[in-house]
Amino acid sequence: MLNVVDVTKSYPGADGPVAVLRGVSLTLMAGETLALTGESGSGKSTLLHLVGGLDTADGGRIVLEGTDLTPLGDGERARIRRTLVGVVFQQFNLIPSLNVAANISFQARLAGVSDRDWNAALADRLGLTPHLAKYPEQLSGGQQQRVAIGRTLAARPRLVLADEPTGNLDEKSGAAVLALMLDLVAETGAALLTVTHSQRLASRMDRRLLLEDGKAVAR
Ligand SMILES: Nc1ncnc2c1ncn2[C@@H]1O[C@H](COP(=O)(O)OP(=O)(O)OP(=O)(O)O)[C@@H](O)[C@H]1O
Repeated sequence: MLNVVDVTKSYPGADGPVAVLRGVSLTLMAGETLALTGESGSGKSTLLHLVGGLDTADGGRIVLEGTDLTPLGDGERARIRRTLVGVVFQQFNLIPSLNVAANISFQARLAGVSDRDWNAALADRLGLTPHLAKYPEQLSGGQQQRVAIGRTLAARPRLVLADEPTGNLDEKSGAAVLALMLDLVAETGAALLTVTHSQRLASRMDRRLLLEDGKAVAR
């Protein structure tokens, strides 16, 4: 469902462009889970942003469900992102003026696929039913992250991209949130590409890739 072929990306530096990705290739099958590890600054978030269509590669191809993202303009990439890809970041990025129920349904409504029963089932599975009328600031970090996961899965994305999804949580709630996310991703048949520093999280994925010297190496 995802094919990343020889992707390169540089950022401008004081002494000219700095190459962050120097020919990264990876594939992800439908329903497969993959952990992306690597030192700080190795380009993990950069790669996730390219796959999510939030930024453009300098070279190579990123093919998502048969569509090559690389030649597309911002509008087309945004449309694909809305309909195929869901993103869970370390910062929860909830909308402060919307309650939990409205935050959960927000992206699905944008994508035109909002389903009340599915939203309710997700809220239930994520332990959020008693909190649906609350606002993000009234929730704990773990609860906010569960809302962020619910919001992403409500739109039934084919690919979930997660960047340190439990990085802001303590070990115990992080593990619980992660277990829930993995269960729900598996149930929806979505593929998951997650950036993590945690070996424990990485060990729960089908495959692991290490970003090193601008390339992806299987682990
Ligand atoms: N918009 C940008 N402009 C310039 N340089 C950038 C930009 N975004 C990232 N970089 C640089 O590219 C490199 C890779 O950054 P990236 O955030 O992808 O790394 P990472 O592996 O996700 O790191 P971390 O684990 O610390 O989050 C870093 O050296 C960073 O400073």
